[in-house]
Amino acid sequence: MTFTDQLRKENDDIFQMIFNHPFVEGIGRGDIDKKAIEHYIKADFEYLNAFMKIYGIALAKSTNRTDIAYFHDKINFILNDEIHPHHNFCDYIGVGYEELQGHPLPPTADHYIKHMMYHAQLGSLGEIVGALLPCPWTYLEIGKELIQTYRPTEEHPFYPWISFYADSRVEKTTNDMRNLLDQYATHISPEEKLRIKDAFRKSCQLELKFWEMAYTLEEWPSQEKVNFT
Ligand SMILES: Cc1ncc(C[n+]2csc(CCO)c2C)c(N)n1
Repeated sequence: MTFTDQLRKENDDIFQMIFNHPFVEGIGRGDIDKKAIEHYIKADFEYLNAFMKIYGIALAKSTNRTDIAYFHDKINFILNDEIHPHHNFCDYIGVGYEELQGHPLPPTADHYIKHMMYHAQLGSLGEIVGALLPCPWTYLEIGKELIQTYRPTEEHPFYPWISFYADSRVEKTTNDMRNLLDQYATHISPEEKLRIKDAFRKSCQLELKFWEMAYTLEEWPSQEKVNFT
């Protein structure tokens, strides 16, 4: 069993919770509360900006041209391709993409970005990749699960979203990242492996919480919004 096979197996509980989350099931059924989609896009636009910056840090820590080219290519993919699923959601709710950009991050998205940034700034290349890998991996499996369960056709409102993530390009991103990490893990200490496992699991948990954040319209507490009595 490879190192990333082991990571996937140890985190199957969280993967299953993601597949069963009501927001994710709503994508499959083709009905999600419009406010929840709006909340998701606002946070995800900023999440993708942070993700590109972390790819940039990973690029800076790369030791060969194959890895440099990989991270360069992935920044391009987010800039030019990841906007398509966002547009699908924006069209569904009838709101312009520009209106959903530049908003402050709710607590979970803020936590997720800072978690990745922590490993990017203080960790090894392996730790960064461990923190980044659940992002393409959970979305790839969500896409595949939704295709299998709901068999969406082109009339499905989220057909572009689902087919984008079930596609071979996201599969390739996931597999390339897995190969990089598996290769890396052949020559590291048990302590570093534990740090990578911790980064990976927390990112899986934060992926789950990101769906929950959108579904519950999570906000920071403030005097006006919270009544504890
Ligand atoms: C919270 C959150 N997690 C994952 C993705 C999906 N995603 C973001 S970047 C990327 C490609 C990696 O190169 C993928 C698959 C998302 N949009 N939002």
